[in-house]
Amino acid sequence: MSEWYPTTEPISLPDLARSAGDGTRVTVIGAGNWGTTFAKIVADGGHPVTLGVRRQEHADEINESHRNTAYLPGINLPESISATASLEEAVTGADLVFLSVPAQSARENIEEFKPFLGGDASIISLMKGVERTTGMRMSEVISEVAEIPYDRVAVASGPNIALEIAREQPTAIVVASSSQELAVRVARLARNSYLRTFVNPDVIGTEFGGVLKNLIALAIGIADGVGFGENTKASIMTRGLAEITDFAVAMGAARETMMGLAGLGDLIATCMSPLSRNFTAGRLLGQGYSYQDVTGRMAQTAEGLRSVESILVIAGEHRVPMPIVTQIAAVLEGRMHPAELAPHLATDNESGDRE
Ligand SMILES: NC(=O)c1ccc[n+]([C@@H]2O[C@H](COP(=O)([O-])OP(=O)(O)OC[C@H]3O[C@@H](n4cnc5c(N)ncnc54)[C@H](O)[C@@H]3O)[C@@H](O)[C@H]2O)c1
Ligand SMILES: O=P(O)(O)OC[C@H](O)CO
Repeated sequence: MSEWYPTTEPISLPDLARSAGDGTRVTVIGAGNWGTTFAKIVADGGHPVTLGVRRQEHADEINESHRNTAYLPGINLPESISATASLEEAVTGADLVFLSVPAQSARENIEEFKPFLGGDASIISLMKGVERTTGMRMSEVISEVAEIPYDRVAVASGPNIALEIAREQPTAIVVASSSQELAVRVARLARNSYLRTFVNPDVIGTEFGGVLKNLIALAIGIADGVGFGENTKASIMTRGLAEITDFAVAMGAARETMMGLAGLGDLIATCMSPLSRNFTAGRLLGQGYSYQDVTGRMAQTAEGLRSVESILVIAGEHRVPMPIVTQIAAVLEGRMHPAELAPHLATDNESGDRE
């Protein structure tokens, strides 16, 4: 690492050939799609991982069969992942605690494990939502609830469809923190033969990139469910990128971050993958299911559904126009027919048709 605070793409870490084999104790809380996959990433990089799960039978399956069939069917997990249903056991003595639960339950989860958190431990958010009641980013929730300084918090984001990574298909991820030391430390752990890790000091952009692309993926899913083709989807993605970039920049993000892996990269992956839960939720809406039907049918977390309202409130406070997200809200609330969404997207600019 020769540089920090890049002005364009996040810096890659080609020089991180050496292992972080320094005895760092790693815990991942949340054994859903992403938490389990992330534990596999770290374990495949050569570091034992403790995985905090909610149910004992789930821990038993991971420890005995090295499988998590509910979330990662067909995937064999490394034996160096050990699961526990005890938060005390998972968090006591951990140096790095990765948190991968639904954003709306982050606060209660942190409150539960806070008593066991060591004085020097850092927490890394793997989540891509904002807290609905406060509009706070997950890094802010972590710092506030765990009562740790912001430089002991990091976030990781990027084009990271869990099942693809669990199948060891190559991809990249961005780690951001206000502490360069922490970002690099995390990057050294979260890397292996199929995951290339980049670092970026722009926590706001890295975090909002992950939150906001979910909303555009909902819109793409709606368009797909309605039966619109690739021109429509390309228009939504392109205008969507402009819209979420304006929002993120107004919130203090670097524009370059939104053009990198945590912005454009994740937008493409989520909008194009049938494995995306946000895309899937949008498609169900486009097919005519109501918000209640969709949330009832989704067995896994589609963060975008719970972020729309908060993002629009924040956008209103900062006077950032968000025509696509506004229309998604209208569809979610049953005020707009899904088929009406795309034509509105093409003519959303109040100052005329200028792009
Ligand atoms: N799945 C992906 O491809 C992916 C990739 C990158 C980031 N993420 C983000 O990671 C976070 C977790 O997503 P996921 O895909 O692992 O979700 P998931 O629905 O697959 O799993 C959620 C996990 O959280 C646990 N959990 C703990 N407390 C909970 C509570 N109070 N209510 C409900 N579940 C609770 C569940 O038991 C489950 O193990 C989300 O913010 C998501 O946006 C997901
Ligand atoms: O399945 P989704 O829609 O939550 O997306 C998963 C990841 O965020 C893609 O990077």
